[in-house]
Amino acid sequence: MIRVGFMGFGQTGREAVFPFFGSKRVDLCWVMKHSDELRGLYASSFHHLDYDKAPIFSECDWSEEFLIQNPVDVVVDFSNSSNVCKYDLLARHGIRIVSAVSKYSDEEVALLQQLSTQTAIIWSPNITLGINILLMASRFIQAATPEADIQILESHFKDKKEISGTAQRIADTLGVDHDNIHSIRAGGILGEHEIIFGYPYQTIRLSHDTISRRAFGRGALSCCRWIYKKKTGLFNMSDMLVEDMRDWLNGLEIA
Ligand SMILES: NC(=O)C1=CN([C@@H]2O[C@H](COP(=O)(O)OP(=O)(O)OC[C@H]3O[C@@H](n4cnc5c(N)ncnc54)[C@H](O)[C@@H]3O)[C@@H](O)[C@H]2O)C=CC1
Ligand SMILES: O=C(O)C1=N[C@H](C(=O)O)C[C@H](O)C1
Repeated sequence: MIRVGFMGFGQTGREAVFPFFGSKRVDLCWVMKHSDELRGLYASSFHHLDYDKAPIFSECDWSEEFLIQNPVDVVVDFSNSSNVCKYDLLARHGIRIVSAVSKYSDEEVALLQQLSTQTAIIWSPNITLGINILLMASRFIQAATPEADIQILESHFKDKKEISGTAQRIADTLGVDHDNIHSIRAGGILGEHEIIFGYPYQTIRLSHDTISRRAFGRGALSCCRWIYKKKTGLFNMSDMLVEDMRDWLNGLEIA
């Protein structure tokens, strides 16, 4: 079993833990929350499961001693970028890191790079499998039709302040100016992204909708299984998908 610790138990973390409870290969050992309001409860109790699993700790419990008493192989992070200050301790213990934090500053990315010489880190501003497959498909369309006008549309819940990290990653991957990102903030939209490829007489649209925050947990679970096998390095989900696809292609029987 791969032992996993989980940081960040806000609106996303609470839902993202759910797929971990059904896993046969991954054991969710604990959840770390910023405040101590839920300390002593179990993450499983938020999903009406009939067992107690993944005790909730608070940041005041965090220390090297805590990691020794509650050992894990991988830590998943759904908190915020400031939490990167904890990664040094994780790296020193060889604990792999799955970061779902949407946006890091340049300095924080440099820190991730530096720590990735000691442990393996996978960082994805959108950890759904769907959006990462969409990203690969968009590269194919761009390579086939480099003349396309590309616009990126992202819609999220009213309170999301920053521009979608996913949209920025799409723009950077396709070499598109960030001015071509258009943001909508309305009600409780969980996360919708669309890439529009415009041509003189036609349009291609690639879109992805998150219909449950559990989709983020499903992707994070796949990342845990993959990053556990790596020793060092900073990866993204394309690295994971390309490697998986290569294995799949190698396994195909050629008639
Ligand atoms: N990569 C992805 O696919 C996704 C990424 N996100 C990102 O995940 C993060 C969390 O999003 P939400 O849950 O919507 O926000 P939120 O504000 O509801 O939750 C964040 C939680 O992290 C906690 N937190 C803050 N600092 C912490 C620390 N040092 N240690 C432990 N917990 C800490 C906060 O108290 C809060 O409960 C954001 O960066 C968001 O952009 C959200 C959805 C998907
Ligand atoms: O804050 C969120 O919720 C989300 N953030 C990510 C982003 O900024 O791209 C990913 C997802 O769409 C949800």
